[in-house]
Amino acid sequence: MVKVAVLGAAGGIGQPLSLLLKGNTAVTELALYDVAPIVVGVAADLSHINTPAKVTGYKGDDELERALTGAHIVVIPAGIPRKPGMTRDDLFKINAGIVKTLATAAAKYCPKAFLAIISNPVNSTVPIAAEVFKAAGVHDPKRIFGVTTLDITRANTFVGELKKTDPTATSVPVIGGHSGVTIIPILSASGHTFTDAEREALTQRIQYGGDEVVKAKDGAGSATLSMAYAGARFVASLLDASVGKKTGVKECTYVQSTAVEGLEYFSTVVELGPDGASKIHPIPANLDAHEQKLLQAAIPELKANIQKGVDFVKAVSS
Ligand SMILES: NC(=O)c1ccc[n+]([C@@H]2O[C@H](COP(=O)([O-])OP(=O)(O)OC[C@H]3O[C@@H](n4cnc5c(N)ncnc54)[C@H](O)[C@@H]3O)[C@@H](O)[C@H]2O)c1
Ligand SMILES: O=C(O)C[C@H](O)C(=O)O
Repeated sequence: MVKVAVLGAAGGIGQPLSLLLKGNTAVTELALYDVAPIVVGVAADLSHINTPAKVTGYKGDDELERALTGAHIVVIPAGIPRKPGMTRDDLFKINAGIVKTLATAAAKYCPKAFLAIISNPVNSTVPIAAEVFKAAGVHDPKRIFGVTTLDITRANTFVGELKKTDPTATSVPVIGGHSGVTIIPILSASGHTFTDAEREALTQRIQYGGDEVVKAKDGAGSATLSMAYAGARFVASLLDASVGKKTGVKECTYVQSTAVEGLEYFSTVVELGPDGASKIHPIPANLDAHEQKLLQAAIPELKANIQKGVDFVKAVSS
């Protein structure tokens, strides 16, 4: 049995992500959970698609245990999205508590599951989940992931557009975290060359791609469809490595890491295996001067974001 649970499945990301996961034939059970009762209808709707996954809907706290029990992967897109003028950190007040509650339940009902956290601010929500798992005595850093895949799909799209190459064959690693200056595209590893102006413009667009969508949606939310695509890609990679036993599966993802001294969490290329993160790659050795500067700018903000998440769990539990 390969059960994937989506927490926040009735939302803007949750619905299309669940649709894409229903199309993944490695999934045999898709458990859709939300506090919004419509999740039961979303599950009924998806259950008519003729793929192997059996879809079930769970609404509200009382049904969370059943949604999580036996899960192989728990994907978490629960939480509020940004409106124009907000930073991802502005979401902390509400989303920190949501992620803590859901991680507490996952630690209890499916402690061995892989956790793929989409809820923002990812830089802080991953440390929150990790602290919850530590407090419950079930922490395995190889199994907790912050989903930053959308930064990679954006980077590949924007570079492909500029260089007029196939975006599906473009591969730009994006390291660091998932907000503004903490997003560090490694354009020097893309196989293309750029003028200074191109490099500046691309970096800015990749770092603030989320804002582009928030502005265009004009108060009605942030990226949902592209995030669903990116989330489904990340889950597919986890399934390929853990269920399909494929080797060489790699994704950039925000995990507990020693890549940067003084930062407990960082995203670099991570090799995925049957037990989760099997090898965390270091920062690419040949960063150019521009990328070195981006890295230095990211460190203080990431450090503060991580500490904020850790402190939140400690304060609530003391
Ligand atoms: N990691 C990324 O790259 C990335 C990309 C886009 C959005 N996001 C983040 O994803 C989150 C969700 O965005 P969205 O557009 O889907 O928002 P949304 O408001 O459309 O959906 C959120 C869903 O979460 C549900 N929810 C709220 N509290 C819950 C709880 N305690 N348990 C279960 N479900 C709960 C809501 O009922 C709703 O259905 C936001 O925090 C957003 O910032 C992250
Ligand atoms: O920008 C946001 O708030 C949502 C998400 O993190 C994104 O990158 O699109």
